[in-house]
Amino acid sequence: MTSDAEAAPDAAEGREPVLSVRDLKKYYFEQDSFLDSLLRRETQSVKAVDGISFDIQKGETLGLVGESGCGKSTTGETLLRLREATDGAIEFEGDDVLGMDRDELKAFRRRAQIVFQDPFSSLDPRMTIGDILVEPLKIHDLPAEVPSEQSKGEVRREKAKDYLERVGLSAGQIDRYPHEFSGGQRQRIGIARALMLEPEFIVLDEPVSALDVSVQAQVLNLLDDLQDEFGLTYLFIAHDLSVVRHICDRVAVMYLGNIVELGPTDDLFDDPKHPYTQALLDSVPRAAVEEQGRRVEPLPGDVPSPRNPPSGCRFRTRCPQVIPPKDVEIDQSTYREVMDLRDRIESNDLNLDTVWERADDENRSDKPAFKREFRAEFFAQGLSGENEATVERALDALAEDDHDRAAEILRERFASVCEQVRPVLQSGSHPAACHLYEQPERTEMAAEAPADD
Ligand SMILES: Nc1ncnc2c1ncn2[C@@H]1O[C@H](COP(=O)(O)OP(=O)(O)OP(=O)(O)O)[C@@H](O)[C@H]1O
Repeated sequence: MTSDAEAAPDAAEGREPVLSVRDLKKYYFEQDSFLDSLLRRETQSVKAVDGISFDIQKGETLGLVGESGCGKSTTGETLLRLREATDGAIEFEGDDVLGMDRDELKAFRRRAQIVFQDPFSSLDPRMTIGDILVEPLKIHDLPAEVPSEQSKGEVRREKAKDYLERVGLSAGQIDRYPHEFSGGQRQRIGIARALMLEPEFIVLDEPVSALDVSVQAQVLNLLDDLQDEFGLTYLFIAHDLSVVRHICDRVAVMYLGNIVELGPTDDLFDDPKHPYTQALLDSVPRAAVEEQGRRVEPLPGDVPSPRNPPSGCRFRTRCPQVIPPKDVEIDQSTYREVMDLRDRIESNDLNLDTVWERADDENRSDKPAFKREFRAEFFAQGLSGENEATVERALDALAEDDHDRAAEILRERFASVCEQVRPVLQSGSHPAACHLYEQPERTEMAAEAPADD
């Protein structure tokens, strides 16, 4: 199966990557039930992350954005080995993260931390803020040495007070409990906890999504300041593009387990290449007066299931720019209707009973009536010539209840490169994994193979 580029897209020049990710996969395998084995059903996996590659440079903030369920949190957690990867490679400052043993992993966890989205559930309500901040130091038995006049406990508590102040709270709040703080303050505590081990790299998993808009900006500014102060590198996960614009140097856009576009933040906002990025940007409210009346077009359809993702480009089932074969002239909305029909035939999601009912023909012999009703249901005006003749033949097959032949007839004429070949991210500073842009030759050769789990 093809996957995102083996060589990751170029990051900022002249800087060493802190983190390198190559062809990373994380599949969740669901428990086989007794019924599954009785019926000899194959175990189905959820392909939450399915072959992603990128680098993060020292001191950089890389944004990772996409709709809910596209695999952002799984990526962040797999990078830190809070979840075990299914395949791929992760290097942190040259060390092989996936090959680390227990001790190496413990040392790695000092250097790479995570801040979670929900400041309400990520802090233990029974612990004081001081205990919460000191806990990571206890786990790692830090500091290794203390001045003779002080105990380890005192040194840890001093550090906790110091870090409370660094995140904009006061040292005097150290003996309070989480419920005594607002959402924004709790997130500051979560950030202080992540900083206590003096990490180099932090995964920020939707760190401001649960906060009021007015508080979001303050926490984002804090994260920016702390990055400068401590020389931190961030992976900033968000579903909201407007949040990443101001904090990220580069942005990776994720859809259904793949990275579909990656580029410097301004380039990506000013010149989005992938139709999915364009659609995401269209759904962001704009401040500019001339844009306020703009019609926001929501993306059609739901995100397909990661258990059975579409072949080829995963966005093709919702894409407004699917590419027809070279010799087929068809407008995009009609092409979408034809493709949707075939998808429904192939996924056994077509109930012909209702069409025959509408045709008012219990004997199922009045084909012209069936086809008339079918067209009224599925197609606006727009078919002509050979396209029309092909659909007519496919409907004839459907009227005979021959779904396979109907799908085959449609596939022969209308199959798109978007469903046959999975596009990959090329190298370069702003690549998009989309057939609208040049794809490497080897990709064209590597037609989508059946799922290999
Ligand atoms: N433990 C799990 N077992 C099975 N499937 C899971 C598990 N955790 C996540 N998934 C599935 O993996 C896919 C990716 O989930 P993930 O939480 O990484 O996405 P996300 O982009 O972070 O979404 P959100 O913004 O909603 O958190 C989803 O389809 C989700 O249902």
